[in-house]
Parts: sequence; C-alpha cells; structure tokens
Amino acid sequence: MLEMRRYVQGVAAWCCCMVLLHGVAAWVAAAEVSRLGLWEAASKHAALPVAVGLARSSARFLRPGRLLHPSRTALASAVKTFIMIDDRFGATDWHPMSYDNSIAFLGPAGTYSNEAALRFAARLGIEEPRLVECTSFDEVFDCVDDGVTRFGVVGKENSLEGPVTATLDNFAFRTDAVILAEEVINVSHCLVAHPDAELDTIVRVASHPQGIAQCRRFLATELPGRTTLAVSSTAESARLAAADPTCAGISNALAAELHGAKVLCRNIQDNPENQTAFALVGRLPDAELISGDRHKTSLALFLRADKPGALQMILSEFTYADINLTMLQSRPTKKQLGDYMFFVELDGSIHDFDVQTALDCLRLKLREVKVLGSYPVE
Ligand SMILES: O=C(O)C(=O)C[C@]1(C(=O)O)C=C[C@@H](O)C=C1
Repeated sequence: MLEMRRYVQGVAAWCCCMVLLHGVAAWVAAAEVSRLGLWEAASKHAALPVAVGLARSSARFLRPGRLLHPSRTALASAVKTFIMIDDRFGATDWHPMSYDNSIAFLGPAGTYSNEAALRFAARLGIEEPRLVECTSFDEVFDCVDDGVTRFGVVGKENSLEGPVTATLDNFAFRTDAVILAEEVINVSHCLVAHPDAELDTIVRVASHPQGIAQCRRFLATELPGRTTLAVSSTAESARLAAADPTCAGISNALAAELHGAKVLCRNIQDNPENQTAFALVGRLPDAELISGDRHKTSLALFLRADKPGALQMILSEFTYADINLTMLQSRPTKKQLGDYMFFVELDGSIHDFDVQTALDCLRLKLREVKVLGSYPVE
C-alpha cells in the first residue's frame, strides 16, 4: 500500500515537472515576443525554437517513438507560420513557360549523358526529343534556367568517384531548377584511338576528368608515363582521338564509332561495377511528369553557424524520423575557409509524413533547407 502511494506521488511529481517545463517554455516564448514583437522574435529564432525544443524534449519523454510525430509536426507547423522559409515546393508564384520537348545534355553525340537523355525522353513519352548539345554541366543548367530548353541532363554521382561536385554546386548556389527523375547508366569505358594508332604510338590520353579518374589503374599499368588531358566529355575525347594518332581517348564504343575512332581496349575502368546516376532537371511545375513507386529526395542544408554537433543534430532528425540516407556530402560555402554546407539524399518522397516532419524540424534549426528535388528512381 505504502509502495502504491509512493508510486502515485512519484507520477504526480513527474506530471508537475512536465507542466512546469511547458509553462517555462511558454513563458520564455511570450516574454521574447512581447520584448521584440512577434515577427522579430520569430525571425531571430530566439524564443520559439527554445520553446519548441523544450516542449519537444518533454513531449519525447511523454510519448516516445513514432507516436510523437503528430505533436512534432503540429509544433513545427505552428512555428513555420512565423518563420520565413525557402520552401519552393510549396511556392505558388510560378509562371508556366511555353514548353517544347527539348533536352540539354553534355555533348557531343555519344556521351553517357546522351544515353541518359534518350532514356529520360522515353520515360517522359517524348518520341523525338530536341537534343541541345552543351560543353559543360554549367551550360546545361543555364539552358534550363534561361528557358532555352525545358529539360536538362546532368551527372549526379558516380559509383567509383562519388558525387559530381559541379552539379552539387549548381544546385546549392546557382540554379532554381529541380531534379525531376534519376537514371543510372552502366559506364563501360574503352580506350579509343585514330584508325592508324597502336598502344605504343599513344603519347597522351584525353577524356572527361571523371573518365580519366575511373581508369587510373589501367593508365598506370598499360600506358605509364603518358600525359593526360582533361576535355569536356568522353565523346569529345573520341573526336580528338579520331583526328590525332598520338592522342587516345576514353569513351564508350558508340562514341568511337560515331566520331571515326577505333577501339583499342574495352572495359578499362578500375572496377567493372562502374555506374553513374544522372539527374533530369527542369522547372518545378514539371515535378510530377515522371511517376514511380520509389522516391528519393535531395536537399542542400545551410547552417546558421558553425558549431560543435551541427552535423549530428541534422543526422538525428533523420534517425528520429526513421529515414534512410543514401548520400551525405559536405561542400564549402565559398564564403570563408572552414565554412561548409551539406548535401543529403534520402529514401522517400517530400509527400511522406516522416520526410515532412524531419524537414519541418530542420527548418527550425538551420538557416536554409533547399529541396533540390523529390523524384522517382528506377
Ligand atoms: O563525358 C560523358 O560522357 C559524360 O556524360 C559525363 C560523365 C560524368 O560526368 O561523370 C558521365 C559518365 C562517366 O562517369 C564519365 C563522364
């Protein structure tokens, strides 16, 4: 009986603590709002996140696990009302352009990007796409941003070399285009050369920097001492090789055939499992053009300040929402040495409840959460 009474007293004391904690949280928020005014308090992120943080941690204690999501979302949405956020996926001020079926890609004909562009065209149901050749991924983004083409194709990640940084930087700092779909291409490189060339007449090997990096071991063992030359694409290297017996290229067999080069060696990449994921980029109103069963979401996350535990805080929101991350990459903000932002790719759609919850919570803590796309994967 005595034990029972102690237990009841314990529970009552615990409840009082929780009520007190919520009271303090509300009081802090109210004091800050009355001191600064609602808008300033919210935009300074001073009182409200503190209140939310306290309320969340006590609520976490009250209702552990996934049961907590409704209260997390309610809190996050309540605060979201007062804080300016970059949520282009919720934006409404979008003006449709006059559309055609054009796709910008890294040329010339025969690149892996070309192959990806044709696959995307098939998924879009475009029978005869108008393919616009570009000399870099920057130019592909420019085509989409300036309305020169409706779609663009850019490399996103390679299984041997990792994320394509030129693409990430465009997404973080330059473009408003979004990822509409992803396509994975098997990359099987050949050493291609002038019809009269042999291995020992080659003095230079040209290719896209990714192509050269993916064949490092082959070049060191089969063509030691040869210089390498970075060119705009693998197919461009085939074109160069076809015109110069001393310069080989690294491309696929189709590019060699299209540009008049011959194949000297096949499958020269350092790992037979070489794949590159390409992104179809376009404007937001086209976000639902391609549908699928499985989705990925890509984000660029900008910190308010560099401080201990910042990355752990980001990761814990995903862990808490039970979301699997498929890519994590830090990149310099280009403002000062040591200042970094993060790219995250996760399993799930922006429309999933768990994903929305995690994003709402991150928006309270970060300077910017930029959604780069929520798209079907094959
Ligand atoms: O040069 C090409 O063929 C491209 O499409 C570019 C690219 C890349 O950006 O990674 C695509 C696939 C290979 O990984 C090598 C180069």
